Amino acid sequence: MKFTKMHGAGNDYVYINCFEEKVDDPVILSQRVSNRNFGIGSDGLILIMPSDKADVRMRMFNPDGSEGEMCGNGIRCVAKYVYDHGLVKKLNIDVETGNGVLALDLFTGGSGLVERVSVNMGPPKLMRSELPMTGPANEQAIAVTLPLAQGEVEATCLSMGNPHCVVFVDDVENCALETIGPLLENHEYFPNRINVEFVQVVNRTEVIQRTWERGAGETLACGTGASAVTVAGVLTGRTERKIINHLRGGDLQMEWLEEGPVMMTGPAVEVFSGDFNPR
Ligand SMILES: N[C@H](CCC[C@H](N)C(=O)O)C(=O)O
Repeated sequence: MKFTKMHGAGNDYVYINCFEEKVDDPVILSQRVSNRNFGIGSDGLILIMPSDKADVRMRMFNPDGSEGEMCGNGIRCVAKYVYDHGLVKKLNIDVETGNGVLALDLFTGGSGLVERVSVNMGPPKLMRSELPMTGPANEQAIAVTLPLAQGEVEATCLSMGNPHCVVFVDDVENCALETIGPLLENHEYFPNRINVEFVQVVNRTEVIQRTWERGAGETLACGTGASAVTVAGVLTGRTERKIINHLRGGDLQMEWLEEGPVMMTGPAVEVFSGDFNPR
């Protein structure tokens, strides 16, 4: 099976071109390819597929085999792949995701290949039922106190198609990501589990984010997470609508438009392609 390894801000996935390859069991395949010792090594698997609603469709799977509804760093790489490999011949494209059809603008560099991509990530979903999160279905969870075994955590929880829990901290390098991350990910507050972002505010237009991803553990970046952080920063009065988010693997330019959607702009990089035995 042919594959291509790509990353966006260091958030790396194995991409399969399903216009040419047939994937029978993406759950098992993701577990196998993602393994950094026994597989190719990645934060998961992304299938690039034909769509009857958009130019192309994507599905993303975590290293534990679970499926995520959306992937912000992944969708930029899907855009780069379909343009650079001639599957789509225009610089404004639509991609079908588990969060509906999203619109993207592609920017090429001197080589004619795509280097940066802007994505309309859609509006955040703020009701607890939309995450889902326990508690009153039609209430938001902005700066709520969540009692945990280790003590209380203040968090803002929302969905960007997939669920996110944003925790602001004073010192993101030394925060308890490795203990609080998995505790929140698997807490009964969140029946479908959750992605967790730990965020230090540098100033009103700059933040530093670390990410604990559902089904993956710590990753170098998360685009849906950066979108959730942008919304949480505004809703808790910490940041402006337009910010730079410094993630471990690079920067994302973010803006929550007054009209509702979150815009994300960032890099997309192809690393290598190869053949892999799927059995
Ligand atoms: N890294 C991805 C999100 C993956 C989310 C996945 N871990 C989930 O289960 O929702 C991003 O750039 O948006």
